Amino acid sequence: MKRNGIRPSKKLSQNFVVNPRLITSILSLTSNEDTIEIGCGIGTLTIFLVNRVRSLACIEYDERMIKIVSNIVRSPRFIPVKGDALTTGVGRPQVVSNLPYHITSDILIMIARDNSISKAVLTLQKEVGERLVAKAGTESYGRLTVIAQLLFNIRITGVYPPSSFIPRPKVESSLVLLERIRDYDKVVEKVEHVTRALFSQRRRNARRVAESRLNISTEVLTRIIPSDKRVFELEPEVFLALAEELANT
Ligand SMILES: C[S@@+](CC[C@H](N)C(=O)[O-])C[C@H]1O[C@@H](n2cnc3c(N)ncnc32)[C@H](O)[C@@H]1O
Repeated sequence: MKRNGIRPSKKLSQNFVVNPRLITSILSLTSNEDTIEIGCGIGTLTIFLVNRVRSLACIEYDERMIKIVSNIVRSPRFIPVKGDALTTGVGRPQVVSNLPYHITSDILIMIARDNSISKAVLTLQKEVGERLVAKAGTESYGRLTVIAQLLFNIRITGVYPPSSFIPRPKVESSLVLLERIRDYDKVVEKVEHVTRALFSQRRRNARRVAESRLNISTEVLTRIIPSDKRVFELEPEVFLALAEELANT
């Protein structure tokens, strides 16, 4: 960074990985696939990742980083792309990223909706990792949990301190492995609608919220939703059943 006269941008969540244990763990979770790295930064992960996967494209928003990485990573299997990961599109089976934390949720939704992605190896805020694997009925359980757990097998493989990055982020980080078990389709699109409608009142009785917010008959809601459950106590499969009902009518 000094050699290139670069100060990391807070706005772009530029915290660069320097913990060899984290880098080694990320590499051990990746497969030999065509891969996208979201935000390669100064390339501290990229230089190792490129030797591990079949080919590596990197989408990086900051032109300065693209220049640095292009000088460091000299491999015919490496394609640096200047762009916004949220709009560029991935089209590759594996995503690897120490995520830019200001857009974690948006990137997770983008990954969920893109069926060409079968596996993602991501470092993200510890608290977001907890939301991804949360059990129904807990504080961390919410919309993101339901959608993620319907689409992916999810495993948190480790928690890492702020000192794993330069400069240090304010929070601890989790390394998470997502493996797709279901395609995003019309029904899952309806799950997004159902969770948005119900989680707006997460502590209220689920059946009553559903009666007022969803266009589904009381008879069907009575069959699908247990009478005594509040919204945040419903298992992901209940949201899926409601979505199937909406998709089929
Ligand atoms: C947490 S840093 C990780 C950098 C590098 N992969 C590492 O592990 O050291 C996140 C990177 O994502 C980039 N970035 C931020 N927003 C982005 C976006 N919308 N699309 C692509 N890259 C982005 C930042 O410029 C930064 O280089």
